[in-house]
Amino acid sequence: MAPQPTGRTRPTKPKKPQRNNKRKRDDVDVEALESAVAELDPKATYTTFAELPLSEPTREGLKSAHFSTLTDIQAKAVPLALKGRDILGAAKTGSGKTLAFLIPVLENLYRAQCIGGDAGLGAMVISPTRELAIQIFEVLRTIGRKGHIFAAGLVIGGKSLREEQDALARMNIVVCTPGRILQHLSQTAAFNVDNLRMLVLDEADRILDMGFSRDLDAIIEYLPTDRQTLLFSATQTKKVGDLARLSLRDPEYVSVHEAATAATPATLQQNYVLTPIPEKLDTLWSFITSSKKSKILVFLSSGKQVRFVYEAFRHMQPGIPLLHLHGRQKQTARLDITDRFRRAQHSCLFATDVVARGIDFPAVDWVVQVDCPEDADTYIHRVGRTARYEREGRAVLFLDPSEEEGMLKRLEQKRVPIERISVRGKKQISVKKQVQSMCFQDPQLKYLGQKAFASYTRSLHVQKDREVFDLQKYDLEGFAASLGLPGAPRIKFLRADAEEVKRRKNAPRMGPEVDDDVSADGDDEEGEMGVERVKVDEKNGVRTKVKVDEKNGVRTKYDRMFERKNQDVLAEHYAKMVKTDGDAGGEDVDMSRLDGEQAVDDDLFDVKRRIPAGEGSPVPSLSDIDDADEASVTGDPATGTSRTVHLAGAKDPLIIDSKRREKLLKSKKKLLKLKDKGSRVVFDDEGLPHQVYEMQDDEAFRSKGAAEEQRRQYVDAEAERVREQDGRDKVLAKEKKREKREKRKERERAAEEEEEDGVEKGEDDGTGVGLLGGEDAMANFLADAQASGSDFEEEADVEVEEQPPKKQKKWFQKDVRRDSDDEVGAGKEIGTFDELEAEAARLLG
Ligand SMILES: Nc1ncnc2c1ncn2[C@@H]1O[C@H](COP(=O)(O)OP(=O)(O)OP(=O)(O)O)[C@@H](O)[C@H]1O
Repeated sequence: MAPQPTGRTRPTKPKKPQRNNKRKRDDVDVEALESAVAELDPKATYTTFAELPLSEPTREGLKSAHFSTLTDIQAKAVPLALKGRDILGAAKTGSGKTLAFLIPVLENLYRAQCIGGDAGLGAMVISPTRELAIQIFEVLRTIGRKGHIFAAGLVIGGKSLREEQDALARMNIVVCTPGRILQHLSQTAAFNVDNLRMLVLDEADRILDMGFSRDLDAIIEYLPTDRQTLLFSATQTKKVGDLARLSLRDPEYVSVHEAATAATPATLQQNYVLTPIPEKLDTLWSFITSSKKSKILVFLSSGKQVRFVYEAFRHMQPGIPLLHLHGRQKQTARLDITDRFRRAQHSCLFATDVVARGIDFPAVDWVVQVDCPEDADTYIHRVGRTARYEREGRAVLFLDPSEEEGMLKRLEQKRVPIERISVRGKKQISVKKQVQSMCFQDPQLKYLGQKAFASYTRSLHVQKDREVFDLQKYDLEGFAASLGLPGAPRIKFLRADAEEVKRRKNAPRMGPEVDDDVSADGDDEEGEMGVERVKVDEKNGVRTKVKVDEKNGVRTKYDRMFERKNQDVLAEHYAKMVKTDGDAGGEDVDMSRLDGEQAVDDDLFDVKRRIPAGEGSPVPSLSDIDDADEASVTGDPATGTSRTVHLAGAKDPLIIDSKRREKLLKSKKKLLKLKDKGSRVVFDDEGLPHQVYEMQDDEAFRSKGAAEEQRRQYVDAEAERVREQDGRDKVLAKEKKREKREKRKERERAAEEEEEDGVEKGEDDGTGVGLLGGEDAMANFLADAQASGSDFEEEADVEVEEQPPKKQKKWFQKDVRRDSDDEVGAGKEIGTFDELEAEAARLLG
């Protein structure tokens, strides 16, 4: 087939004959290739790329990237895909699935001469994450750089929509994420997918699952049904529903691990350590500090966990470069970090599942899963970041005792071989005290700790697999302490199970009866602990809400208010720390900065704090108060107790125990609210003041009606006034809430725009959209490819470089529990593969 005219003219004449020559050569190529592919036997065994009918540019590209031998999945899938078959490809992590679909993409489009702007989009490759899309695009550039002239692009967001729109109209191959491509399909008029020949889903099971299903279904609506579809994943399934959704035509299921004994690479050694969640950080720290000469990838369940652990460990300087990566970072930062980790020889990257799938970091020694993965598939993908393409690797999973049984069952079902080990006693270092002290001194860190606690707890709460994750069984209080927190932040869903909530709701209807049934911790604060009941005063029939507590009996709201003891801070151990610090250094600890931090934006928190005074504490001195002449202060700032300010004109003393109150005290306007409104007085003949009623004579009083009636009228009028004011307050509160919400949204919008701007201004590394081919674009592509080529080769060298096996640190020992019955192996520590092999050989006799 003749190449499609591109509609663009070259600026210089001499190049024209060359292009014509090339086209003629391509015509010949294409015909020969077509017949070779027609004759190809997809069931035959192929071992090298040379045996396959591939175009010259692809051959050259593969050669320049040092790919010569086919991996199993490539040997099985490429011939079928070249022949136009739909494929469901399943192969272990790191087994070369990317080339298994990219080679057919290049080849099938080449043979169809789907080149240039007029040909339209020929292939769409969808990846679940931006990082993976970028990686796929890089591989495409690598093998396509030697003579292919397709226009290929990356559409993953992070660039302005307009810029992507212009490029999309000319693309032949697009690598994209589902959300962004859908946006273009619905908004970019010039984006024509009518000629689409191939659709590829990498990590197909992920793209087909709940999170992406709606986007995917919408995308499919736009695409022609007459196309070839390739689905690949290490955890591929054959769900009939999915096949129907994608209109696969008689798909070939290509699995290279269905018959294998394990679903994970044979070169991967997998272990788990039982570590209750309060010990996790200790175990992780011990592990990292004893593996400083390694490349370690640590998985945590949320970005907040990642940030906290990174910040805490960074301060403690473990002696190995630390990096962190999560989805909330800016795209440029994410790219920079993945790139740094890629290049690092020794480094530890704390990450969320954003890099759990598909990412090909070279030479990772260890994958450590600090937080249990949500399912066995996630486990398989996470550990797959090591032991890639015939390399060795090790993976350690931290399991809370409550997770052990359930998770092991899940892993067994998926054929994941895993053995228990335990940390060697003398290697286990506790960092609890350091973390606590750091959190104490650094409010930012403490804040991160709170967020980490909440997000981790939430992640447990939302887990579907209750056999593995049972929230009730975790030591959350201990976990909070390990994060340096004074106590577990109160989290709404932890407060009570559904039953309790229901009971609480019904409680007022139960009348005056006092129920003993209260939750264990009657600590404080309405709502969360103890049960609210309505108490009816027998004399006047007034109903008051009271809280019932086992220890303290019936308490009113006001009782509770005055009983509160530093609920912000102080679990006992924290109080001790305050004391110790003070004693040692002779200085009070500055807690005042904590106040702002404590205004946790996460609605999960129910943390209301009181700040002990100290240097810079919120307890004001008289000089701090504008109205000093109208106020007197009692209480001792040095001891850190809250102080009381007696305002002239105010009925009740004002207890200063928070920054908010301190602020209030500095504002004259607000203070006015606290003062009594004043009352009208009348003066007698001698000029002495009296209340109005004192000056009324008996007769005048009686003329207004019976005393009781007057009292009732007065009470009614006041009640009405209060009701009206209450209504106004509610409206005001609603209004303020709305304003706050809008401001927050505004901020988020601004942040997003800023991010986009950053990329538009060229802060991006240039991978946002990259045109590879077409007429003029071809020159760009070649230049780009050459520029990136050197980098790639460096990386490729790293991949293939023969490295002397690193001596693995003996951070752990074989699990004593399992070995205790085994006389031969008892007590012997196995730290390296060599030792493991030697031990196995010895056992076998
Ligand atoms: N034929 C080959 N010869 C040599 N190396 C290869 C070959 N094919 C792939 N590789 C290398 O193997 C590594 C893993 O490949 P790839 O990322 O495609 O694996 P994958 O199966 O997609 O893994 P995952 O399931 O984790 O996504 C890469 O570094 C790649 O360069």
